[in-house]
Amino acid sequence: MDRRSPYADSKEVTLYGEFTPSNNLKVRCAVSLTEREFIVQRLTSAPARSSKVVLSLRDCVGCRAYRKEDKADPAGYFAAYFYPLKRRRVSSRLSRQRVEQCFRLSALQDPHANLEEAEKWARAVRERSARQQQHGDGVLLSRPCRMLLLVNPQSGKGQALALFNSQVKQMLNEAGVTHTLFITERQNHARELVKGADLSQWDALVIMSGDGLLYEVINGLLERSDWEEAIRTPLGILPGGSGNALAASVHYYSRASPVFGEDLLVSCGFLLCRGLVFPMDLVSVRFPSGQRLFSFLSLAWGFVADVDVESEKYRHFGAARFTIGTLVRLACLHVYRGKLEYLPAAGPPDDWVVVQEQDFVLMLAMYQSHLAEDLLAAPDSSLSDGVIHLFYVTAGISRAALLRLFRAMEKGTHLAAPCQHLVHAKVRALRLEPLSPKGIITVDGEVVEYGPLQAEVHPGLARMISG
Ligand SMILES: Nc1ncnc2c1ncn2[C@@H]1O[C@H](COP(=O)(O)OP(=O)(O)OP(=O)(O)O)[C@@H](O)[C@H]1O
Repeated sequence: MDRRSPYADSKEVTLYGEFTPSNNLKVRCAVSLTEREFIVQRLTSAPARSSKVVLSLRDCVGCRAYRKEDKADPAGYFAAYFYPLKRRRVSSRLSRQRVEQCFRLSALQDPHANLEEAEKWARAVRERSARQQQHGDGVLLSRPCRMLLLVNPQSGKGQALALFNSQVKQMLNEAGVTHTLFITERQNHARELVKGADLSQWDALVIMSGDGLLYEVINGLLERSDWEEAIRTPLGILPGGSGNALAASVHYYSRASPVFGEDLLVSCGFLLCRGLVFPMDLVSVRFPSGQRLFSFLSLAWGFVADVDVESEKYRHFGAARFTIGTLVRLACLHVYRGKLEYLPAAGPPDDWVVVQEQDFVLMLAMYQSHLAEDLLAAPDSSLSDGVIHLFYVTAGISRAALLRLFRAMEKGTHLAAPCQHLVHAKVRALRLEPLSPKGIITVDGEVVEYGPLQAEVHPGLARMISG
């Protein structure tokens, strides 16, 4: 490299050029690339700090080189796409917002040489950005990358497809991800598809819906004869439902501050484009009938399961459906008799703890952090820690105390507040025997057969694109 950036620390700069921004041909910019940053400095006589833009390559989803269709233009162009965390004017929350940097390279007479130079820049940005994304035991999806995107158009408020088109599609193109869109038409449509599909066509299966569609996909994969291989297909999640618990968990693991709604969608889209794949725990749930199913999120009996199912009718309120459902259920609080046993995560293999038969308000087993977008039920959970966070609340808790518990869960502080009726244990397996004749049990928010069951964690059985 013969020219050096006069603005960035020249020791760190690995590529330097002076180009015209494609949206303002009257200006020249010094563009410097370090291992971690993309730095743009307007070349003016004004003090150097005034017009400097520094973007982290960790926030970059892609970079491409191209020529304009107008063959009379000999220039090559490169465009880099960033989604840094920024504060919105109307909100103090940090959320990812799109920044595009596009430059025109026309130093040479030969259009091919200009394009080659632009390609050199695009490659350099992509390679450094990939190195910056890597962390922990995550494995980056190879590029170019092909994804199957399963969208449930009925999920949430019925806007999943419109949200995909407005918020995610462009980002995928910028990241060099090609996708096949599959719009589900009915229950079990996605399950049947993944059960019979040639999975080698895709590098990842992505679900844009609530958690129910992912539950179908995971169980479909595990019903295949080649399930051991099939369940290793990287999965991705984009929030399109009203609960979006796994999407909120994946965002939480990226250590970003909480976001909701479309900001959560953009964050999950960004993580999807980044394409870092991690192992994810699954839990098998067995019933006396012989039925076995797999769960990635939660197992609930009592209050939480009742709210989940009964709040279906408030679906048009979006995420607020759970708040409304909680208040309605609190007004007529039920208790359920049952027996519970569990195997502590840290104990010897057969040392089951037996909880005395009694009346419960709820039993909730969580294996990811969030129960809904705004309910941080297991703050120290991670994608594959091999731990089931078992919570139960015994009868006798007042309505006010139960409400306080769920309010504290919004911030994940419910375990810090003393409550004699709440028990939390980290376990590997559990047995539940409901003794009340009627009740609801849900797995990942879906209703399953009511009766005794046994659940057991399978550490890192699936793989998930995560933060
Ligand atoms: N086109 C469709 N019409 C009706 N139901 C569908 C369709 N596609 C999928 N389903 C089913 O809808 C159910 C609910 O899906 P999902 O949980 O993903 O969305 P949601 O209920 O809106 O989200 P949340 O659980 O966050 O409220 C799943 O069992 C799924 O099989």
